[in-house]
Amino acid sequence: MAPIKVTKVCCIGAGYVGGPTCAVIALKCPHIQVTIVDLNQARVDAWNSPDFNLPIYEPGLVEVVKQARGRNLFFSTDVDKGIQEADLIFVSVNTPTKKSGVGAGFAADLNYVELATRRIAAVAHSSKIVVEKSTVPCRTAESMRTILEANSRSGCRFDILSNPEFLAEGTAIDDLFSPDRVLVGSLQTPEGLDACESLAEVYSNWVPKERILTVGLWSSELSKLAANAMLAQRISSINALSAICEATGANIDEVAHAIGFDSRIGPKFLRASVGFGGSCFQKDILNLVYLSESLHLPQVAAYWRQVVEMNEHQKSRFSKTVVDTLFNTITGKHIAVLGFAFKADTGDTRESPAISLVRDFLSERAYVTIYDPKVEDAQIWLDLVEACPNVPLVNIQKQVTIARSSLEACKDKEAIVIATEWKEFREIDWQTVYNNMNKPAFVFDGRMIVDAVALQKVGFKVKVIGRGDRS
Ligand SMILES: NC(=O)c1ccc[n+]([C@@H]2O[C@H](COP(=O)([O-])OP(=O)(O)OC[C@H]3O[C@@H](n4cnc5c(N)ncnc54)[C@H](O)[C@@H]3O)[C@@H](O)[C@H]2O)c1
Ligand SMILES: O=c1ccn([C@@H]2O[C@H](COP(=O)(O)OP(=O)(O)O[C@H]3O[C@H](CO)[C@@H](O)[C@H](O)[C@H]3O)[C@@H](O)[C@H]2O)c(=O)[nH]1
Repeated sequence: MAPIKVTKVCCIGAGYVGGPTCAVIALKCPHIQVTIVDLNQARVDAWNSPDFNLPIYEPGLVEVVKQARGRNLFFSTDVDKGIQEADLIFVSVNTPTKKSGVGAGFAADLNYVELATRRIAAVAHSSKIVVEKSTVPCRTAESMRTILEANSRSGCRFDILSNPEFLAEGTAIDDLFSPDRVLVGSLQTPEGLDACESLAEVYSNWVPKERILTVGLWSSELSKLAANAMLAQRISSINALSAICEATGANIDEVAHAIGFDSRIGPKFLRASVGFGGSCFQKDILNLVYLSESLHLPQVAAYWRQVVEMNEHQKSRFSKTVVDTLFNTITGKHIAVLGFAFKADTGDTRESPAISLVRDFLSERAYVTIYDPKVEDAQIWLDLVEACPNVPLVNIQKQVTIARSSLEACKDKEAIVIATEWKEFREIDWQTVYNNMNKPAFVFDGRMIVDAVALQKVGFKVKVIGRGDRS
């Protein structure tokens, strides 16, 4: 057997990963037909919308979809047809943390992966390369192979590859255009290596060969969890140091700069913050914790768990700073929260630290006004209802309002909390904001974006993460 030349790709899951990843494959490989399928009709309709009102906001994505959609890129809810026509299928469905049952709160919920796999087995009538794109625990590919082999028609063979995605939201298109690396894991059998070569050939249309790494299946699966755990560990490390800075007068920016100059450490991912968010870091570390516990490695599990615990501590430490500074009570006070997305340049709020902050402020009976340039109002309400399970939406809406600009959000408030590092927050007219606020006026910067000295000159009382009153 020789490696097959891929001509038709199907991607199951039109989300933050499946959508951008396969749109870029379509753009870079005009000779390949790419169909992205999803069960969610509204999502598929948005991908197909005539005015390109796509279901996710990602810089550069609309331009990619405009070039490829209708040419060799299609979005559909016809999952079975997508599967049947393809010779290579990406499984890019969600793998959230389990909410109930064995491993609840830690293990990945593999139900969506299993359902997608079973669907492939049920409807495929020709051989397929099935690619795990979702982030999954080590050895998930084995379960997929067992399901496919037990249910498939005779004459169909399935080769399973692991091809984890490393894009970050907000920079997804740049990351996909020039990835640090593409990782493909396969069984080290002749068939597995052939399948690996077929997928590597797709990427080689735009990714330099030396950046396409081929490894064993289990190493590939584990590398994804490991990469996220180590990235998040850097943030928890710098955030732990930010607490020491605040207590001593050291400045976390200067500390990060100094340590990042060591070429063994490097400067990236050392920005102290109110805490990391996003759909991946916490979920994937908890998944690693669960894997470690299942393998009877309790010390290893405890080590990684601490990265998440430090993140929780950072978020609650920041809320406490706000309460302490506002004279130990925020009851009845008015706070503007600037930013609700988990990072800039995305409308995604999954695990956003802003949600925890607003929840904490509401439990202290403060009034909160939120402004975010990209997050939809409906998403904010959904997130707050989920974060405050015992409070009906009508009551939340008595305490929370949503503003259309920073200026509007900050008017008549006692304090401003910066929760997301949107570029427009760096360009705020602080004098006008100050003139319209109640005094004393406070700014709490959870993203290190303001010029504290300039704001103090305007009249603000300023607290920046990682900088104490003595720095
Ligand atoms: N979001 C990121 O930045 C990112 C980056 C790298 C890896 N990942 C991983 O990629 C995977 C997908 O993440 P996401 O953020 O794109 O999730 P998402 O929730 O945005 O998208 C998943 C989509 O899959 C669809 N789906 C679920 N089951 C299906 C089925 N059986 N048939 C058809 N469609 C189905 C859902 O309707 C949903 O639209 C996860 O495992 C995640 O950990 C995410
Ligand atoms: O120095 C830093 C860097 C990031 N963050 C925060 O960390 C979170 C995650 O940021 P980032 O990693 O840039 O975005 P994600 O989209 O969550 O991407 C991560 O998670 C993806 C999903 O697995 C992986 O594919 C990416 O490689 C990995 O960076 C955000 O809240 C950031 O504000 C910091 O606080 N300080």
